[in-house]
This record gives sequence, structure tokens and C-alpha cells, in this order.
Amino acid sequence: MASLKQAKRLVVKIGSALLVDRNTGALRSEWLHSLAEDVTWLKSWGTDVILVSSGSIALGRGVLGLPAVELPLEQSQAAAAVGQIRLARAYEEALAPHGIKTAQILVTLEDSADRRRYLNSRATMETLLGLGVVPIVNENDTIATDEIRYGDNDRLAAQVAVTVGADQLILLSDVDGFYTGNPVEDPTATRYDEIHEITPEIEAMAGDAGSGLSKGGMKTKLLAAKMATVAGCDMAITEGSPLNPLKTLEDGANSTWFGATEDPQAARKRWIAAMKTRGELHVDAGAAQALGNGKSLLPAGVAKVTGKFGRGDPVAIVGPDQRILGQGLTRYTVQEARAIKGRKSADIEPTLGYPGRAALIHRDDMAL
Ligand SMILES: Nc1ncnc2c1ncn2[C@@H]1O[C@H](COP(=O)(O)OP(=O)(O)O)[C@@H](O)[C@H]1O
Ligand SMILES: N[C@@H](CCC(=O)OP(=O)(O)O)C(=O)O
Repeated sequence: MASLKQAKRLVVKIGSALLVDRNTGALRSEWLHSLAEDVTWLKSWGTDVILVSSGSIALGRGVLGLPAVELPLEQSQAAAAVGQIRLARAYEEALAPHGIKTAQILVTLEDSADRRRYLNSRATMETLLGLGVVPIVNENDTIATDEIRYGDNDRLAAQVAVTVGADQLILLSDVDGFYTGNPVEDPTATRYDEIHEITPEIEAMAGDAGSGLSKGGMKTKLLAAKMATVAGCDMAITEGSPLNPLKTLEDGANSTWFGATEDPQAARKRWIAAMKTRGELHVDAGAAQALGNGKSLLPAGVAKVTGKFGRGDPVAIVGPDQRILGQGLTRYTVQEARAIKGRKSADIEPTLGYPGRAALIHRDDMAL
């Protein structure tokens, strides 16, 4: 079982039922303040924390006086628009007294499918974390229609964890782990402490959500576990309702841990290495040596650009002796790469006419 103190980067998913009182539709502020204490405690260890929080629909529903049943899409989108403002403000107000700044990030399924938008959101989250900010992420429910939405924040949280290379993902739920069957329906069901392989038998044990406010149930949590663990991220499901739920987990509360097979960096490099490349960047001897020392690829070290690629596409990196050194995700289009090759980073903006990133391929986006 992993310790939260081991995590360099932690994503915590907060289900609607934890934040919003099922009967009154009001925000559970005492609980939220205890979560803010836990976040402060984690950050005091130097851990980067990202919160993926549900609750916009549940909060908005209360404000608009809509019933606690499955709402038609337009109504849940309207409820989300109303509730999201309150949700973000509640986190800001809970964390500010601890000197922690927050940011709101709203994403859709399409944002992670599009490699360019994926890289942009990754870069923004990286910058925010570097500035010590706690990003509060939710699905952009007001613009996500049924065909293009996650609909549940379990998979969204896993996607965020993979995107930022988190080493742990904690799903705070209304149940204290994964059981052999839905414990609400089957009192004889027993909880797993750890699951190392998600077999078809395990999948058959996962049921839908039990409460009126929640969406995913265990099915989406298993999908999240699959996404996270293959990307090198451990995932835990634990009961989130006690005050200070993360400290409680660290103190040994019931939970189910899904173990990652490798570390996030290695998994990401493997993912990049498996992509079909769309072009080639021929680099000089100095750049080849810098890459070997773990540096990013700067335009100054690129001598020739071939192929047809857009931002975020995989390209091969070819050494001066024509040997393929590796591949990576480019931050520039083929036209831009041709224009800035051989130039110093300071010349990027005058050459392109707009500011760009210093590296053509960042070292995190490269597999050698
Ligand atoms: N095998 C299982 N183990 C545990 N809970 C299960 C299982 N199958 C279905 N469930 C249901 O999933 C619920 C948790 O999911 P959900 O209600 O969506 O919570 P959240 O709001 O945290 O996403 C549990 O309360 C339980 O009713
Ligand atoms: N984006 C939605 C989240 C829906 C959802 O996943 O709910 P839950 O099963 O409680 O985590 C909202 O903010 O209401």
C-alpha cells in the first residue's frame, strides 16, 4: 500500500456526494475546510496537488430548485453553469487562508483527444504547479454534449493524472473501496485491500452508482484505474466523508489500492516511443550530446527538417551520422520548425512574428 507522503504529484478526485448535502443541496463547508487542511499538509511535504472536483451540477441543482433525479442534458448543463461558480469560489475561500492559490481548469473529452490542446493544457498545469497553485479541475459540462463528454469525473481525474504525470490518484468516494459486489445490494460483499490486475472477474464485480447525486459507480472507477496504472500512477479508492479524508487514509483507513506497473516517466516515454512519426528533425553533434545529457531539443541544434507535421505530432530525431536517436512530440509545425531551425531561442519571436516556446521538443516529451 502506497503512502501519500511518497507522492511527488497527487491528483485527488472529490465526488459530488462529499461536497454537497444530499438532502439540502448545500455545500458541506466543514468537510471542505478539513480537505483544505489536508491539501496544506500535503503541500508542506513538497507534493504537487491537483483537485478534480465534481459537484457543479449538484450545487446548481439546489440553487435552481431542480429535483434530485437524473436531469435532462440541457438542465444539467444549466445547473453546472450555475454551480461551477460556487464550486470554484468555495475552493478558493477554503484554501486562501492557508496561503494557497487556486486556479480553475474546465476540460472536455475532446481536449484530451486533440494532441495540441492536450500539450497546451499539460504545459499550463505544469506552469501552475511550478507556481505552487492548486488547480481545481472539472469537466466543462456546459459545452460538453452527450457524445463528447466523460459524464463522470473518475475517468477525467485519471486523464488529468496521466497528463501531468502524477504518481498517485486518490478517488474520494462514498464507499471505502472496491468490493466483490455492490455492498449496497449485497451485504456479504468483501473489500479488496489491493488489486494488481484488473481481470474480467474483477470487472464483473463493478456495479453502477448507488446515490442520486453521483454518476459513475464502480464501472468508471475501474476504467480510471486502468488508465492510471498503465501510465505509472497508483490509484486508491477510499471513503471521503470523514473530516480530513486524506490524513485519515494516510493513518490507515480502509481503501483499495490499484498498483501501477511502472513509474509515470517511463510509461510516458514508452507511450511516445510507440507512436508513428510524421517527420524528422536532423540535429547537429552538439544537440545530440545535449539530448544524451537529458536536455530539451532547442531550435539552435536543428540542421534540417523533413516531413509533414503539426504541433504536438510525433517526429523522429536523427543524429549527424543519420542514426535515429529517438522521437518526441514537437511544439512547432513543420513550417515553423523550418523557419526557426539553427536559430537561438531569443530569435524565435522575431522570426515567427509571435512568441513561442524555447524548446522544439521538451525533454519530458521525448523518448531516446
Ligand atoms: N464492486 C463494488 N464495490 C464498491 N462499490 C460499488 C461496487 N459496485 C457498485 N458500487 C457502487 O458504487 C458507488 C460509488 O460510486 P459513485 O456513487 O459514483 O461515487 P462517487 O460520487 O464517489 O463517484 C458505491 O456507493 C456503490 O453503491
Ligand atoms: N462534472 C460533474 C461531475 C459528475 C460526476 O462525475 O459526479 P460524481 O460521480 O459525483 O463524481 C459535476 O461537476 O457535477
